[in-house]
Amino acid sequence: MEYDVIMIGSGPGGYTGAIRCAQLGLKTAIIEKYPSLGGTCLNVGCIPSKALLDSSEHYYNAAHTFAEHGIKLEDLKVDLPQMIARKTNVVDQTTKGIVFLMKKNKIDEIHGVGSFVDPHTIKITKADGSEQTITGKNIIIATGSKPMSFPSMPIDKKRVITSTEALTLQEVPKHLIVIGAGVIGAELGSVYARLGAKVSFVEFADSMIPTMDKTMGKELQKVIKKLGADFYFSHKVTKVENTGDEVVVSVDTPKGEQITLTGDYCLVSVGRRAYTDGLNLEAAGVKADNRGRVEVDDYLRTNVPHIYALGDVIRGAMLAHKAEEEGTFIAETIVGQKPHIHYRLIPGVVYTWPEVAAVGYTEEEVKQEGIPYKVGSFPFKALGRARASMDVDGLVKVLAHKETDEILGVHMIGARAADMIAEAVVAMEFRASAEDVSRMSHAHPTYTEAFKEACLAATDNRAINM
Ligand SMILES: Cc1cc2nc3c(=O)[nH]c(=O)nc-3n(C[C@H](O)[C@H](O)[C@H](O)COP(=O)(O)OP(=O)(O)OC[C@H]3O[C@@H](n4cnc5c(N)ncnc54)[C@H](O)[C@@H]3O)c2cc1C
Repeated sequence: MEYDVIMIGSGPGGYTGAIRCAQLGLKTAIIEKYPSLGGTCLNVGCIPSKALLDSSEHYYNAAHTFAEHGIKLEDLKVDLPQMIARKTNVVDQTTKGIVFLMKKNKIDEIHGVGSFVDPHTIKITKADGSEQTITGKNIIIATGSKPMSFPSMPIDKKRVITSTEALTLQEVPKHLIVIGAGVIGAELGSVYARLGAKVSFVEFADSMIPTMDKTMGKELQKVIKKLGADFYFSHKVTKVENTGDEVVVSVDTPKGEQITLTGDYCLVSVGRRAYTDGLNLEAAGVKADNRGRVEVDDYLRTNVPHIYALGDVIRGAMLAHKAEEEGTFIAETIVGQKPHIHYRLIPGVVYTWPEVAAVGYTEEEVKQEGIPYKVGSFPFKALGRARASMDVDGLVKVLAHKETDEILGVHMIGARAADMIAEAVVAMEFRASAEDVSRMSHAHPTYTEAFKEACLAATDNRAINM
C-alpha cells in the first residue's frame, strides 16, 4: 500500500484527523474535491458566518447603542459588498493556514473527487478530467454534509437560497423569510435583521432552536424579537415560489388555515444531510443507514474494519469540534492507543448576540429520563459587568442532580456564552458538583460570575445579587 491512511474530505474532521495521523508517524494523503481545503466549516459554514455575525453586530451597536455610550456617528451606512469581501478574506487566510499545516506535516494533498474502486483503492477524478488511483491500509470517510431541502421548497440559489448563498448576498433583503429557526436559521436570520432586513421565521416546531433546552429558545426569541423579527411557530410551509422579484411562501397555520408570506429572499435552513454522493461506497461494501449516514461502531469503524468515518457523515451532532475530536480519535485508534470522546459533553453554541451555549442534559431530557434534578439560574441583568457593558439580556441555568449535586447540564444565553461554556465542560468532565464550582473564585466583575451564581443557586439557593 502507498499510504497508511487516506482521508477523503478536508473539513475540520478530515484535516485534524490527517494531522494527528501524520504526527503519529502514519504516511497520509488527504483528498478534497474543492480547490480549497477546510470543508463546509471554513468555506461556507462556521468561519464565514461568524465573520458576518460580527460585522452585523458592529453595525447594530453603532446604530443603536453607541449614542448611549456617548459616541456620536453621522451618516452610518451598511456596505454589504465590503462586509462580504472582508468575510472572504478571513476565509482565504484561514484555508491557506490549512494548506500550510498539510505541508508542515508532510501530508499529500490531492484535489479531485475521491471514489472507492475496492476496499483499499481510491480513484481521484480531477477537475481537468484526469484520474489518479492510490491505495491505503486505512481509509477515513470525512465527506461531511450538504443542505437539505424539500420538493415544496426548490432552491434556485437566487431568491430561494441556502446558507451558502446567504453568505454572499450583495444586498440586504427587504424581507427575508427564514424557513427553519434552528441554529443556522437563527444565526443568518439575525445577521440580516441587524443589518435592517425585516425577518420572518417559519418553524415547524413550537420554538426557536428546538433541539436545545426550551428556556434558551424562549429567551432567544425575546432578543431576536427586539430586532423586529416575527415568528410563525408550529407552521408548515407547503410551497415556495420565486415569482421574479419576489418569493411567495405558502404556509399552513396550526389551525389549518392557509396564509402566504411575501419576501424578496427565502432562506431554507431545514437541516443538513450526510453527503456520500460519488463515493461509490458499494465498491468497498460500506453500509449507510436509511438517512444516508455511514454506519459506524463505537470505534468509528464502518462494517469494513479498516474503513472509518467521522463528522457530519455519521450519527450525532453536526458540529465542527465533534468532527475534530473524531479525527483525532480515529488516528489514535489506528496506532493502537485508547482515545476518549465524551459525546454528552460536546458543547453546542448559537452565535447570535447574545450567544446561546449549552452542554449536557437539557431539562426536558432529565425529566424524560426520570433523573432527580434541581435548577439554579442567574440573570445577566444582575451582573455588574453586564450592566457596565449594556449586555443585560440572558441568563445561566444549571441543572444538578438532586441528591449528589453533580452538574448535569449547563445552558447559557448571554454575552460571551460561547466562551464561558468551556468552564462548564471542564467542570462536568471532572464530574464537579454545583457546590464545587460555587466555591471557586471567579474574577469580579466578569460574565463568568453568572455561572458561579447559578451554581450557588442550584446548591442551596444562595445566589448573591450583584
Ligand atoms: C452556515 C453554517 C454555519 C456553521 N457554524 C458552525 C459553528 O459555528 N460551529 C460548529 O461547530 N459547526 C458549525 N457548522 C457545522 C460545521 O460546518 C460542520 O459540522 C463541519 O464542517 C463538519 O465537518 P466535517 O469534517 O465532517 O465535514 P465538512 O466540513 O463538510 O467537510 C467535508 C469535505 O469533504 C469534501 N468531499 C465530499 N465528498 C468528497 C469526495 N468524494 N472526494 C473528495 N472530497 C469530498 C467536501 O468538499 C468537504 O470539503 C456550520 C455549518 C453551516 C452550514
